[in-house]
Amino acid sequence: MTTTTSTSAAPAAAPDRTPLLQASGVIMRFGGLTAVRDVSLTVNSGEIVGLIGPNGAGKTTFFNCLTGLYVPTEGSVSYKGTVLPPKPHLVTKAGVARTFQNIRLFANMTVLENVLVGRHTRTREGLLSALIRGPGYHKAEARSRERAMELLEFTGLAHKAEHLARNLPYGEQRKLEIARALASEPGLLLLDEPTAGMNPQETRATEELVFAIRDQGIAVLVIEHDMRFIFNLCDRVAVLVQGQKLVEGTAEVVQSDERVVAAYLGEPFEPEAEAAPAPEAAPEAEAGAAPEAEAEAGAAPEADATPAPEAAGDNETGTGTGAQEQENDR
Ligand SMILES: Nc1ncnc2c1ncn2[C@@H]1O[C@H](COP(=O)(O)OP(=O)(O)OP(=O)(O)O)[C@@H](O)[C@H]1O
Repeated sequence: MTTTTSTSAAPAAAPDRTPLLQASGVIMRFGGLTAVRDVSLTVNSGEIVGLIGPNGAGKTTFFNCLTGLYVPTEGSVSYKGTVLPPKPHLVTKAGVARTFQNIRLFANMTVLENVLVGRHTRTREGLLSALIRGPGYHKAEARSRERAMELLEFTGLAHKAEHLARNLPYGEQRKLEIARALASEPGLLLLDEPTAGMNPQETRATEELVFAIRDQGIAVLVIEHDMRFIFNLCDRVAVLVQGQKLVEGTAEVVQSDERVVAAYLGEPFEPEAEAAPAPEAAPEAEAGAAPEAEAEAGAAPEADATPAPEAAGDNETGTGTGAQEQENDR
């Protein structure tokens, strides 16, 4: 009798790790400057992945390539196995939403209205229905409002639903950007410096919020300069230096990599050390900047003509990012 020695005892249930976003060999050149050099990165379902690197390393440019604001000079970006179209609103519709380093809210709209804008790609009611305002329109609008309020509850902004976005303190504006991005019901959320300008309490709250987002089944890719935030939060971290991916791995791997320490961290990261103090007073809403962006959004939502000229003239608002996403994210 032949006996089979089983060496394949069922492994412990592996966490769900199917690839969601796959960027392969992405290169982005601006004339003679190569901002992103052959970067490949995968974000799997259930993951929080960090993207770090010194100023000018190409992080935001890479995000812009992922989200259709820029058409990469070379390389491809796919989501759930399908190549993403180089149009921000179609990327959002496919399930990838983002926030911006420079907050881009509709400053003169209420908090609730800002989130409702984010529902845009998930509502089927067309222009005619909106004009006629028939039962389908009212039902869809009621559902959108309900969902928007859920998201405001989730992000802790429900009590500010009727406030103008411009009147929110800075930390809440960042939360509102996240709520608006979530309104497009993404499978992957890209956050560009979500704690910039926040005080330590706000940063900690944002950390909790990102964990809660992940727990809702949304994977997260986050750019951040706050190393404590990144290393607490991320399953994996990729380090960009001069447009190239230097290292990718767990927080431990990245923190102990001598090249990363030399090129970016400067000194070994001390998890117990006090976080660098954030500005005490969170800056107030930039009342001047946001309305301007809003006006631009209305006039030319996809005005980022230089790197992605095919996007120009497309007047659909990219949901989850707001119409302002179309301006160059610099
Ligand atoms: N639209 C553009 N045209 C020309 N150069 C650009 C453009 N966008 C970015 N760059 C350049 O590409 C390089 C990478 O910039 P990027 O903003 O992506 O870096 P980053 O890592 O996000 O920096 P930071 O941490 O300061 O936000 C920089 O040299 C920048 O000046």
